[in-house]
Amino acid sequence: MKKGVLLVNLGSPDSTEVKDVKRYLDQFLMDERVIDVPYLVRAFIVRGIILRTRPKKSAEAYKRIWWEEGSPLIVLTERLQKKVQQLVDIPVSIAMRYGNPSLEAGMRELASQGVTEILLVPLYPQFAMATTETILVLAEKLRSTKFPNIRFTEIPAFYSHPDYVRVLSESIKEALQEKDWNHILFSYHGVPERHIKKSDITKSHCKIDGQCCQSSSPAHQYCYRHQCYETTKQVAEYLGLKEGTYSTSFQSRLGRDPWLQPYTDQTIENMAHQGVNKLAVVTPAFVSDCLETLEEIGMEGKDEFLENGGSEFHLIPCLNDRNDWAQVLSRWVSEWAAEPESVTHV
Ligand SMILES: C=CC1=C(C)c2cc3[nH]c(cc4nc(cc5[nH]c(cc1n2)c(C)c5CCC(=O)O)C(CCC(=O)O)=C4C)c(C)c3C=C
Ligand SMILES: [Fe+2]
Ligand SMILES: [Fe+2]
Repeated sequence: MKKGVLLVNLGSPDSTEVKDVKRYLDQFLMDERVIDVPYLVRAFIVRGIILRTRPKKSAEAYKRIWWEEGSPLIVLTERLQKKVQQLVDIPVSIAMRYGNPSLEAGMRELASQGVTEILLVPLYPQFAMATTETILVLAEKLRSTKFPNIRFTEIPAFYSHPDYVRVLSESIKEALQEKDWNHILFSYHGVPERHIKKSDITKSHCKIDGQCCQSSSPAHQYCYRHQCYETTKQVAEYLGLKEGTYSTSFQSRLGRDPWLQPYTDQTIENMAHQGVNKLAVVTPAFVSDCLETLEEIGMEGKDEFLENGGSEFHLIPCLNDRNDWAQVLSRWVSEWAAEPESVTHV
């Protein structure tokens, strides 16, 4: 049995052309774990409403952050793969849940090297139905239909893993070393509140009332909200941040349903009005910089803050291909590779 690793990220359009952005958004938003309504309703919302105007707007946003080598998210995932590959002695490939390289292509690349046991690493620190779960479901579908000889082990959400908390905290410390700041905002990608309730395995824990996530519950294994607050709490402890100098918010909402609150855009504006004049923002739901960090926070969020009276705005980079992050991933991989027999979780 030969082992290999698949690092899986969200994905980006193939280019900033409107037609490529449209194809990518169609695949992304037609996922039943992203817009979780019945197929015909979803097709009406996505193809009848969102895709009529959004691709053009999103393509403009992508143009503002695109690199010569391509999408930052993909380039950064490739760089991370190369570093991890140098540190472990089993094959490491990457795949994207949407767009290219596809999950199928990533599995095929490993299978072509004789790999029969794959460590799936969804590159999301916090579990969500719209991210981790959709990767695991598609991977299993591909396995059962196209790669029946392959077995999977999945890396669980690492939102509170001490190695992850350490590298994230050190990255924040480094980014703010020479900077003047008086508040750190931990801005996580949002999800509709409904998603949190759907992922509640106890069916009764989650109240979205701000309190349920503080108490202990088996529901938290799959509670995105709890896991986000826990990441903030542990990083704040590691860095010794004083109460009141940091907070948590949720960005990138889409549509009219209630999403997790407080919303980042409103929080940034309120902070500027309330006299936080030097704001640092960290985005721990993303391990690679992407549209949502570079454009939504680094450009739009910054403009909003400065226009409303703020004086300094610092976007803290994601972990990207930091050496300490590549080392942590390669340690997790090596520990798994050394196990005599792996357990199939998927
Ligand atoms: C219903 C819509 C969406 C849910 C739910 C959602 C959850 C979610 N997304 C990420 C990570 C990323 N999302 C990115 C872009 C993006 N997200 C949505 C919608 C939902 N996301 C859209 C429509 C887009 C596309 C861009 C746009 O048109 O605004 C990205 C960036 C990709 C890139 O190419 O750079 C990431 C990363 C998480 C972590 C998450 C739930 C926890
Ligand atoms: Fe998203
Ligand atoms: Fe909760």
